[in-house]
Amino acid sequence: MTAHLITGARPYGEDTADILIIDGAIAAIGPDAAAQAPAGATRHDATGLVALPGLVDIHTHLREPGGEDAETVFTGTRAAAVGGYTAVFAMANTNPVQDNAGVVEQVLRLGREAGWVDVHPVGAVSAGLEGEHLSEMGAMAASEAQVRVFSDDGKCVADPVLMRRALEYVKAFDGVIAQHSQDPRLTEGSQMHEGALSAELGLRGWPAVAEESIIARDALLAEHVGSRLHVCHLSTAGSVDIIRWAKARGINVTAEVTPHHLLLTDEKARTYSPLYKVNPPLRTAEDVEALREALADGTIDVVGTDHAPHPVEDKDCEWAAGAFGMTGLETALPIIIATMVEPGRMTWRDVARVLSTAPALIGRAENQGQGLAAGAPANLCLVDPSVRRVVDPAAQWTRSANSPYAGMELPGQVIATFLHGRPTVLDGRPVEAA
Ligand SMILES: NC(=O)N[C@@H](CC(=O)O)C(=O)O
Ligand SMILES: [Zn+2]
Ligand SMILES: [Zn+2]
Repeated sequence: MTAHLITGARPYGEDTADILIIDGAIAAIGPDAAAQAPAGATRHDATGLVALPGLVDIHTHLREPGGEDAETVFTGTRAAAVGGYTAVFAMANTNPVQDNAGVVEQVLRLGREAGWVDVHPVGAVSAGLEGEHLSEMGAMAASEAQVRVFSDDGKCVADPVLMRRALEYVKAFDGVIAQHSQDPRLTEGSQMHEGALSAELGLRGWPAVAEESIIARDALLAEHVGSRLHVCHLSTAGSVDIIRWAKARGINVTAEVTPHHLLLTDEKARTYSPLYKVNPPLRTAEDVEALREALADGTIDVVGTDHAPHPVEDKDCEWAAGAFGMTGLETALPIIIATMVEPGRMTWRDVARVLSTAPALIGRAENQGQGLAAGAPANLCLVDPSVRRVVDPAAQWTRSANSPYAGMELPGQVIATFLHGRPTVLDGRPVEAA
């Protein structure tokens, strides 16, 4: 038997309680938990720390196989654990693509060997992400990886017939299509948000309508076939309006926002540094405000990091030549604290909902996102909300350095993470397996 007793923590930021973990499950939580602890229990003093259920990222790029210069399953999931995560959904745009049972089982196995978080491989919608024919969805769903989330992320499933077929197909196994909503014709050569600033900077624009038109189309397709749609990385006020309309109409749609779209604006493009180049692009202050409001009122269901590591040479160049994407696993919770908790727009319970419960439910990760209660799997993290730290990409655990927050002071530090009862992070540092 393995037992851990966490003392003096504040579950969901509320009243102080002790948490007793025995063999991978929460055995007791509350004022009486300590009294039930077996003699050999390892003790952790969590006075002043907020306890949250283990975070679940519905949108991570781990890059392996094929992109190991940027990240591996090991380094990416270690960064996730340091960020407070106990599960990640690993996007399919690897090389080879995660479009068949063999590749998703390989990623699953690498995740288990690494042991930092539960890895749920996402399956591609189309073979080779080419947007022409459906991937081996059924085989991936039936494989050991039990794939439930399918996405061509990085690319949009632009063909409405293919999108319709995909939505129909996943109904058989309760799957969901996670769409990267970007009309390819409206965004050919696009570099940044289309607006006054793109004209001033001479960078080709990525118009809001290229995102909004696809979201509207897909919501109607999901309604038509009675299937489940998840919209990745919402970035505009107009997208929020469409999601609000679709939900009011009873369409089975969920929406995601990234930490960077909640914090940064297109003004960062003035630097011409590709560190701020991302897909979809950083938008205006009005869009940021609409996204924060929608996350607070539940129109947006989840925060997904869209952690997108890139090797140095793909970012150390001029804007137009730079890759789209930014790292995010180790800064997601601090940004949610800064943008939503500290201004009083969300409680810690809301944080647990958007970063743990809701993403686990969307991805059908059955032993995650169950919250802090006796009997639940012991997936949790302990956060010190009083710490403020300056982001140093060189000190992060991801293999890549393309963080847009370098030098920025952010609140909150994850002190410890427990995965199925085993500490993966203690004193803010990953616990290497013996
Ligand atoms: N977000 C990005 O800018 N890049 C992602 C792809 C994606 O999420 O669309 C990547 O894989 O690098
Ligand atoms: Zn995307
Ligand atoms: Zn992505």
